Amino acid sequence: MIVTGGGSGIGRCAAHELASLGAHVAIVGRNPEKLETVRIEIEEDGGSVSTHVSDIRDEETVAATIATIIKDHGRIDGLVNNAGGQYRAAIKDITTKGFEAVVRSNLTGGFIVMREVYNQWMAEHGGSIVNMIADIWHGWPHFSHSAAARGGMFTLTESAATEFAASGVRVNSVAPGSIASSGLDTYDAKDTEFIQKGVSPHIPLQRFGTESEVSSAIVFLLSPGASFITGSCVRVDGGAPNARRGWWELQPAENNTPFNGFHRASEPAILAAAHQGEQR
Ligand SMILES: CCCCCCC/C=C/C(=O)SCCNC(=O)CCNC(=O)[C@H](O)C(C)(C)COP(=O)(O)OP(=O)(O)OC[C@H]1O[C@@H](n2cnc3c(N)ncnc32)[C@H](O)[C@@H]1OP(=O)(O)O
Ligand SMILES: NC(=O)C1=CN([C@@H]2O[C@H](COP(=O)(O)OP(=O)(O)OC[C@H]3O[C@@H](n4cnc5c(N)ncnc54)[C@H](OP(=O)(O)O)[C@@H]3O)[C@@H](O)[C@H]2O)C=CC1
Repeated sequence: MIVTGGGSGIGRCAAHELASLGAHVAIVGRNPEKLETVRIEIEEDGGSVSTHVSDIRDEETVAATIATIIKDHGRIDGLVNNAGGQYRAAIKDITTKGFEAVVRSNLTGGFIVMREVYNQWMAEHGGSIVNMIADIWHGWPHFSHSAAARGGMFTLTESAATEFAASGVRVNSVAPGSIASSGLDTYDAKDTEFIQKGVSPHIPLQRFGTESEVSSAIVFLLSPGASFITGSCVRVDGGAPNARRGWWELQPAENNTPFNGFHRASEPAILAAAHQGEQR
């Protein structure tokens, strides 16, 4: 199994889960220290893991990385195309260079990895691919570059699912909403505080998700349990896109208390547990 972005957050959690199920996990990322930390964790837990330093946007390195994984481990049964990210900015302030950096991180890079895995292995042997996108439905103001890229990845997934079907390759996407992952450390505290304060009206399940809730969707889609699912998208978002205007005001008053319940995102224990990868 290959997990890009396996050195932190959702990718790290998925790598742990796949290794605990007996897979050899090849984790890919730019930062060797992050990958090394996860390698030690997985090996301490008795799992099998290898680390591969590669920027998913660098075609040559990606091709060489996939070739190395096949040479060293003999096969690639699954790809978690998870690496990515973005920064917060209004459209008026996004430079062309910045726009392209985000599109290359969240669309072109994932395309390169998927194509190389398919051409070098899965076209002949079959497999399963999961592409990470985001809650981009109806747009994503202040993250428009990422929304554009993820929308592309959503339809790339649908196209690949049909093109690759005859080779026995399933391709699906997972769309996380607000997840209390290490990725949120990338943003200013004032920004995440803002979205945590808005969590109740915007997320029907009234909390952030956890890394393990996203990785369980990933692992399901990779598994034989999903053998008739291809070209689909699993949303892991607490119902956020369905929270249309007015729904919150229609809640019974006793449910309409901001930040009620243990699982609220502002609960430090939830963020701390998510950061440590509570599936471990
Ligand atoms: C407000 C709360 C938000 C909650 C969101 C919740 C949902 C989503 C969560 C997540 O996705 S969590 C994952 C978060 N993790 C990451 O974002 C990590 C990966 N991100 C990156 O590596 C960068 O953001 C990147 C831009 C995608 C790629 O970085 P790279 O190192 O390749 O490019 P740079 O050389 O740094 O930059 C190129 C170019 O991009 C512009 N730019 C980059 N960062 C910023 C910034 N913070 N602000 C404004 N502009 C930025 C800029 O034009 C850069 O060019 P130069 O100016 O440096 O020449
Ligand atoms: N957390 C959330 O709420 C949401 C997350 N997502 C997406 O889910 C995925 C995982 O995010 P999450 O775990 O939260 O955040 P993290 O920032 O912890 O994970 C992102 C990972 O991607 C790797 N990465 C980023 N760019 C590249 C690149 N060009 N080449 C190789 N590796 C790269 C990073 O590793 P390194 O630094 O070593 O390069 C890092 O390990 C991302 O695509 C993210 O955007 C989507 C929606 C919501």
